[in-house]
Amino acid sequence: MSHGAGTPRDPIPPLLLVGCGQMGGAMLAGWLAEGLAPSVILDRHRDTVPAPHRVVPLAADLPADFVPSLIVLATKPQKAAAVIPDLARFARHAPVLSVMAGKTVGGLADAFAAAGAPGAVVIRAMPNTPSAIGQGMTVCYAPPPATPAQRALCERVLSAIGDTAWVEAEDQMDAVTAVSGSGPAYVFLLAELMERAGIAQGLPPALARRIARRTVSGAGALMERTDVDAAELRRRVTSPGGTTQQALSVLMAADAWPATLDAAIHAAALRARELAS
Ligand SMILES: NC(=O)C1=CN([C@@H]2O[C@H](COP(=O)(O)OP(=O)(O)OC[C@H]3O[C@@H](n4cnc5c(N)ncnc54)[C@H](OP(=O)(O)O)[C@@H]3O)[C@@H](O)[C@H]2O)C=CC1
Ligand SMILES: O=C(O)[C@@H]1CCC=N1
Repeated sequence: MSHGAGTPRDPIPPLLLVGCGQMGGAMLAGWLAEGLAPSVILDRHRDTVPAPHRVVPLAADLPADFVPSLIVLATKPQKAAAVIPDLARFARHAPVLSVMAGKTVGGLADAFAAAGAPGAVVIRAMPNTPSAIGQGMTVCYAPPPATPAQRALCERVLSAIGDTAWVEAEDQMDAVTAVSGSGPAYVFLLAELMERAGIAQGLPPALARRIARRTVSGAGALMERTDVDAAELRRRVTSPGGTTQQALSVLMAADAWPATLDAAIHAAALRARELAS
């Protein structure tokens, strides 16, 4: 949805993307597919980007004449402090959209202030890697002094690569990180384990791999196209007295998936909190 920051057909405004690894690279792929205005990417490992975009390996090489609409900060949380001083001159004119796990708006604003950009506007977002194909899920948090126009700008940029949602309480970002930021890894693990179990049951490895992947992606696509609850979709597969019921009696035991997923997501959320400092 547009909030005055452009329509879906306008180019995505020029970005300074800082860090173009797994997540920054996924977002960049999504933005390139959707029409990105000439942008600059800072990453020491990325060799090329398609023209008219530019990539620089060192912050010292950032072009002095570049005026981004938005600075997307996508380094590891532990690497942010090192690069923020080089971004301060841009942050005096453009809001910073941090996708880093854990790092708080206040902490980042303080770091920019210490680097010479007092009043820098920091907005947080937690995307995930399906952003690369326009299927991302990004949750955002933008407290004052972020303006409605700056929120709309982030919405424009992030909705180009998937679904978006907003939270009003910053501590919810850690839970979001644990569910949807890390979540694709849980789903890929499921595919891995289904493949492995299929092989253990005697399937040829190539077939086990194919049916595991296709089952995960097909189930995801089916869920995407319906409002039916996941629990009901599960029940529709589960014939009374059949095979699925046998499997689910193992998986849904209180000490199996329900407890394991709770513990895993709790551990991830705790780690997000630790990464704040
Ligand atoms: N991976 C994911 O699925 C998700 C990640 N995130 C968040 O995204 C952020 C990035 O994660 P991810 O993409 O996995 O990390 P990566 O390490 O893959 O990417 C970060 C990239 O930035 C480069 N970089 C860092 N500092 C500089 C610098 N000063 N100059 C030039 N290049 C630099 C890194 O190089 P080098 O390694 O040499 O420092 C690396 O290539 C993290 O904060 C994470 O919390 C959020 C949601 C999902
Ligand atoms: O593992 C991490 O810390 C990052 C944040 C969410 C997904 N990857």
